[in-house]
Amino acid sequence: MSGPTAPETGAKAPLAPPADAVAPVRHPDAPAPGEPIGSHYENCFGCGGNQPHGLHLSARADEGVAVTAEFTVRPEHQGAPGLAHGGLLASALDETFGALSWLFRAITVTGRLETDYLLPVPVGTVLHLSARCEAVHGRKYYSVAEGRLDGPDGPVALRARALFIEVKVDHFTANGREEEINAAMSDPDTVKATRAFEVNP
Ligand SMILES: CCCCC/C=C\C/C=C\C/C=C\C/C=C\CCCC(=O)SCCNC(=O)CCNC(=O)[C@H](O)C(C)(C)COP(=O)(O)OP(=O)(O)OC[C@H]1O[C@@H](n2cnc3c(N)ncnc32)[C@H](O)[C@@H]1OP(=O)(O)O
Repeated sequence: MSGPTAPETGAKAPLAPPADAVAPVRHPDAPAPGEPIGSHYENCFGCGGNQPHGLHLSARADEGVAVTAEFTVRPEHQGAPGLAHGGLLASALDETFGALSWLFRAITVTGRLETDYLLPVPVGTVLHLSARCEAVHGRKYYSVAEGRLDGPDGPVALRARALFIEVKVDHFTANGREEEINAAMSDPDTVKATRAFEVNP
């Protein structure tokens, strides 16, 4: 039996965009700055309204290729007594990065996510998140994010970098469990969200 294999680190780490990466382009149909970005899927742990223990994270478009988001840390999100679980905070960052998809209008999934935890995040905190796409290289989208306590200008508790990879809708239909796929495809909101991405020029 073999143990885990570590990802590359240091100078070889693929979270820095390659030299020939280009600046991301805000899609003409992207939500206006300040406009809410609705949930892409009602059962999503990050943003869905149908997940009692989910994050219920709500995101808004920002200027450029950027978003802001908030979520309230609840008792069911604890790792240590009274403090948010680290993996759950990574989920909140992941979801915030995912919301950038609506700005460049490509369906993207997390390829790699790196998080620095600078401050503990107590239960009851409203975490203020922001993410910005910095560069694109083919199907690869390179972005940065942070999470602040107490307000959009509060102390920085989290910093993150991510590489998201563009996929087609088939990524979900080919890999997801049939039960949920069929339910999602019969939900008009999901179909509408999916179509918005499929007409991406
Ligand atoms: C039917 C219902 C539909 C429902 C959907 C509805 C609407 C959709 C709408 C909106 C979506 C919006 C938001 C989603 C929001 C939030 C959710 C948060 C996001 C997530 O929570 S999402 C779940 C976690 N996520 C995964 O579940 C991914 C698992 N994974 C894979 O599925 C594959 O792994 C994949 C597809 C990533 C790549 O596979 P692939 O075969 O397509 O492509 P390939 O491997 O060739 O990679 C292409 C280039 O990326 C480089 N690359 C790849 N991976 C890398 C890594 N880790 N590090 C460094 N570089 C990497 C390669 O090196 C190559 O680079 P180069 O082009 O330079 O050679």
